[in-house]
Amino acid sequence: MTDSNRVVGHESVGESASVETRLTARGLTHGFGDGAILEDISITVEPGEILAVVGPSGTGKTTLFRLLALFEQPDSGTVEVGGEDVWAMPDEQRLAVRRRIGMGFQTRSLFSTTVADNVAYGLRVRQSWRTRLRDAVEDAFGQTEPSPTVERALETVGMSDKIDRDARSLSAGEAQRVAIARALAPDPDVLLLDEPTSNLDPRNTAAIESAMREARDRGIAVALATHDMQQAQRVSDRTAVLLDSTCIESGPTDRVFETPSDDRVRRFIEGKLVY
Ligand SMILES: Nc1ncnc2c1ncn2[C@@H]1O[C@H](COP(=O)(O)OP(=O)(O)OP(=O)(O)O)[C@@H](O)[C@H]1O
Repeated sequence: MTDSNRVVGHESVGESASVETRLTARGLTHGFGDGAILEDISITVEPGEILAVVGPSGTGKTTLFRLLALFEQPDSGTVEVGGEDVWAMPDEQRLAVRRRIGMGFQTRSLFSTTVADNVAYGLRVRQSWRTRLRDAVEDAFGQTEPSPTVERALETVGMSDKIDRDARSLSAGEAQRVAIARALAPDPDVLLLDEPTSNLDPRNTAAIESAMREARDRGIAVALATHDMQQAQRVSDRTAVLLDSTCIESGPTDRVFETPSDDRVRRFIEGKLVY
């Protein structure tokens, strides 16, 4: 994959590091005191694919995604980027890797400013202090125009027409789309989306699914946590099923849905396994 076929190009992203895009979790075990929430999970998110992680509510999808996003260190097992254990890296190197991972999590997380500023935020924190200082001065004199990168990220989620809106005035679906644009703007290698369409209407859901496909088609490694089996079937290339604290099945989505090898997966797909 070349930079030219990415969703958005690197724009003054002076401090970012180039890393191999494959993200691997190997033997991850993690808990919060009362036993393990996740046990011995191994999954890989490849560049140019959408991996759906499905499972009932409370099965540990968010916990897994927080580990993949490097928010927390696993109790045991490794998270690897480019074959390297990120928790064995020096802090600075891990931060550089962390900046190549875009995230959209369930909680509403936009800042009280315009849509454009929200999307530009991820770019700003990756800029050198010189560029940030220049932008701050230009901002103070009202000289800034939205960058093409911000415009293109908003285009990807179908929100170009709301670029000047106050983020506080957006609907939940629109806010979620802006949050995804913010994650896409710095041109990440990996995009992690945790239940990005829960409680959204079909129109917003379709816009977000389309943005996921576009990110995948530009070579980004996309992982999606969802309890919506139809969504996993619609958008993902591979599916991993989490149940009883571990990954009980993974493989090409068509295969997992049509001929699951684990009977619990078959019953879960058919809606007969109720947790
Ligand atoms: N910080 C924490 N401290 C204690 N327990 C936690 C913490 N975070 C998550 N848990 C517990 O871990 C389990 C898995 O939670 P998690 O949010 O990862 O599941 P999930 O599959 O994402 O659920 P949902 O689909 O409802 O979002 C739950 O029982 C939850 O209560």
